[in-house]
Amino acid sequence: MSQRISSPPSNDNLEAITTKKRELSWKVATNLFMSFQYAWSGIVYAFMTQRNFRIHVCIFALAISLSLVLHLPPVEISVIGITSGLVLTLELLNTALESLVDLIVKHNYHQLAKIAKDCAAGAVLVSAMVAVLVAGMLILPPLLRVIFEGAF
Ligand SMILES: Nc1ncnc2c1ncn2[C@@H]1O[C@H](COP(=O)(O)OP(=O)(O)OP(=O)(O)O)[C@@H](O)[C@H]1O
Repeated sequence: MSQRISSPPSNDNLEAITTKKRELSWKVATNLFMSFQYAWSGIVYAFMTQRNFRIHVCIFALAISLSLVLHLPPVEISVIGITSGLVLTLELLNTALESLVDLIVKHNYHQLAKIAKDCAAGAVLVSAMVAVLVAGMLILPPLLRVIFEGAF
């Protein structure tokens, strides 16, 4: 199979791409408030369209609520927050990558599109397994104590 390799961008092109003005962007957030607005609309989009994101948000809320109710030490709550938050973050990146791939290949099948989407989904899966492991290790023992011994 022959490989076509494109030439590197000229210095002029590079400047246009990397300049702070970001000339290739259709719109650039001009202030912090607008940046938050766009970020929030991304989160809302993922929540409305991605079933997995909604499931992860519910599990995140449940894990943090249980940690607080069971009076886990702040460090343990933080660890649960970091690991579960990472799942949500990767789910958002997965959604972004899916959109980019769809934008580029549209309805066409492409092996590289498959690899990109499968690896991004794999990253979410790995982080979710780690989060479940960590939350299980930290939440289950005190939860079982409360259920079986009634000890808070
Ligand atoms: N253009 C494409 N070319 C090749 N394979 C594709 C293409 N689009 C999707 N696929 C395959 O279909 C699978 C499902 O696609 P989808 O866009 O739903 O991504 P996903 O990451 O599985 O979605 P979600 O995270 O929402 O479950 C991908 O993981 C990939 O294997």
